[in-house]
Amino acid sequence: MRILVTGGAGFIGSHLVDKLMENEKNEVIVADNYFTGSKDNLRKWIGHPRFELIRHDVTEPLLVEVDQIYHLACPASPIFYKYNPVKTIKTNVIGTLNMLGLAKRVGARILLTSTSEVYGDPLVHPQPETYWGNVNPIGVRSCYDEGKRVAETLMFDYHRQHGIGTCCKIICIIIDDLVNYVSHSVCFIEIRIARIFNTYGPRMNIDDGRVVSNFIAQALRDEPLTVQAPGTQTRSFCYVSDMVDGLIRLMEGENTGPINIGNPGEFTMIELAETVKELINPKIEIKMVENTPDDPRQRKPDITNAKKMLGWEPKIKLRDGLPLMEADFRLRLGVAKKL
Ligand SMILES: O=c1ccn([C@@H]2O[C@H](COP(=O)(O)OP(=O)(O)O[C@H]3OC[C@@H](O)[C@H](O)[C@H]3O)[C@@H](O)[C@H]2O)c(=O)[nH]1
Repeated sequence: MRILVTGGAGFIGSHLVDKLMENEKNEVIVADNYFTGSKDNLRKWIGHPRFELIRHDVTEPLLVEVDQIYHLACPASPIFYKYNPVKTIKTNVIGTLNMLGLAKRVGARILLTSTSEVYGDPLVHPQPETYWGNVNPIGVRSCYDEGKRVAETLMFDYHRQHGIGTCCKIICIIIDDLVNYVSHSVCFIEIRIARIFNTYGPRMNIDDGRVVSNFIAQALRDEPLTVQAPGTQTRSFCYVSDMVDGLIRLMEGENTGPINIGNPGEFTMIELAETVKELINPKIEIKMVENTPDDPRQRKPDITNAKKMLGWEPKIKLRDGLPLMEADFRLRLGVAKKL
């Protein structure tokens, strides 16, 4: 199987590559523009005969012969995706169009990593995939959440337009046989959509800006933990190995999705700060700071479909995942564990 992973130098992408490379039948191509990803995350694969790394921005077309595309490319941390919002929306819209064009041309199955942000500031809790969301279309987060919503729309429009079931398939096969003009692959686009919730784990950028990495880095640097007001907003945190397992199950299974992949354990930001303080540095202070606009007040995945359709359930609890990330951050920051 030849597999393209866009955004494969990012922290989720590189863990996904590790898992895919475990299968000796897989050849993996990573395309990344290194805006938030890093070659370092993939250093153990560079030079491997079944691995290839390309510096490529998905807003430009790419032509490679592959069987599957994991389309992850897009900055995911609010500080990074808000840094250049026009580029973020281009990545989501033009980048997804380019990858769908590639999938169509070569007959590859394509998986989009969408986001829990499509639910916006949800009025339904927990969020099932059937919930259409409550999103501000003109806010500072819109480049990401509306961008991903358009990306989902594009996935389904390509799927419907180029793979509308048996009738279309039969016509395509007939045309194929009789005229030998329309290639078989042109007719079918197999899509998969994962809505991923806040994910954490080793290799996350130390200055990524997302809350788990911020708190761990602050705790290790003896700096106050910055809880953004009011601190009662909730999130559900998924450990990266669970996320990768869910993505691969979705790609290999029969369901298009969208399917929520996230850990349903729900925490307020104050609870998260208290847990980090207790586990990593009991001496530090917890400081309330100003928040940014449109911050969702609650978020928790309904994972009924992930359980039923993918047989997937997260295994790593937050209290077990945080120390694994702490160990990785200690190594990278050069902070020794106090005895
Ligand atoms: O230092 C900080 C950083 C963040 N926060 C708070 O922590 C919460 C989570 O914020 P994060 O920056 O980790 O990211 P969010 O959960 O808002 O968004 C994420 O969710 C889903 C993914 O698809 C994306 O990776 C990302 O957009 C927010 O309420 C934020 O206000 C803090 O309290 N302190």
